[in-house]
Amino acid sequence: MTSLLDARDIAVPGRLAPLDLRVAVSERVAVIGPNGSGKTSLLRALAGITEPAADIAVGGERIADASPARRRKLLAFLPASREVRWPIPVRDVIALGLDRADPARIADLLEALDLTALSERPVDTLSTGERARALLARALGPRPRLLLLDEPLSNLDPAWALRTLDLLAGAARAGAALLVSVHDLALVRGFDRVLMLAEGQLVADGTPADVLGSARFGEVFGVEPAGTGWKLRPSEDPRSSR
Ligand SMILES: Nc1ncnc2c1ncn2[C@@H]1O[C@H](COP(=O)(O)OP(=O)(O)OP(=O)(O)O)[C@@H](O)[C@H]1O
Repeated sequence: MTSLLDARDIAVPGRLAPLDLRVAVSERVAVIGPNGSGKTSLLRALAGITEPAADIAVGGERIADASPARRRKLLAFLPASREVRWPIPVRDVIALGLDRADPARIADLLEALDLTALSERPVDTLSTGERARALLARALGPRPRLLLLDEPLSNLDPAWALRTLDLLAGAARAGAALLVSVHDLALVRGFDRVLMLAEGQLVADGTPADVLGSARFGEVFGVEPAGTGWKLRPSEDPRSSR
């Protein structure tokens, strides 16, 4: 496999046990796990936010040695928080992600995320889902080689969640690798590979079918398949003890 991301000994003391991770060119990886299992900690550690950048290389370039401008070409991190305090127009939020003025790229991103009509609106006046799309446009803008996206599908209506998966697939086809934390397990099948975290440990790494079909999955999440969705396992269901 041609690795795009090669990370060794990624750890956040007390939150994420040390792990090594390789992700291939064009690979779409979903990161799943219950609340507090370490998904954000993993993504932030890979982005070099929480901890001093460990041994992380993207496309063979060590992140710790890259200039800020070069880092923007190598990776982008989208935080789970949609909070933006400044009243900056949507167009300028997207422009801030780019190295240089590029009106054509901004127009393409506005169109892809159906934000053209909102482009002059201050971003803090958008709905949460609209703001999520504006922040995703900003992350995609510089066409980074690695996209670290924390819950990019949360706050989106079903159609926008699927459209966003299509946009991400397009970025992957163009050569990006993706690590994406996902809570909606129905959307996990749109990824090539799933990492499952539990209590700060990587406990499964495989295809969506393998991970979601495993006995470990039921233990970690406390749910089991029911029809097209999930139900609480009897041991997790407070009604079962009544
Ligand atoms: N700044 C912090 N200081 C101390 N502990 C923290 C901090 N941030 C996160 N933690 C703890 O680290 C653990 C992992 O948190 P993390 O945010 O990585 O989980 P997560 O899987 O992204 O959760 P969620 O699904 O709720 O977003 C949790 O127990 C959390 O309480």
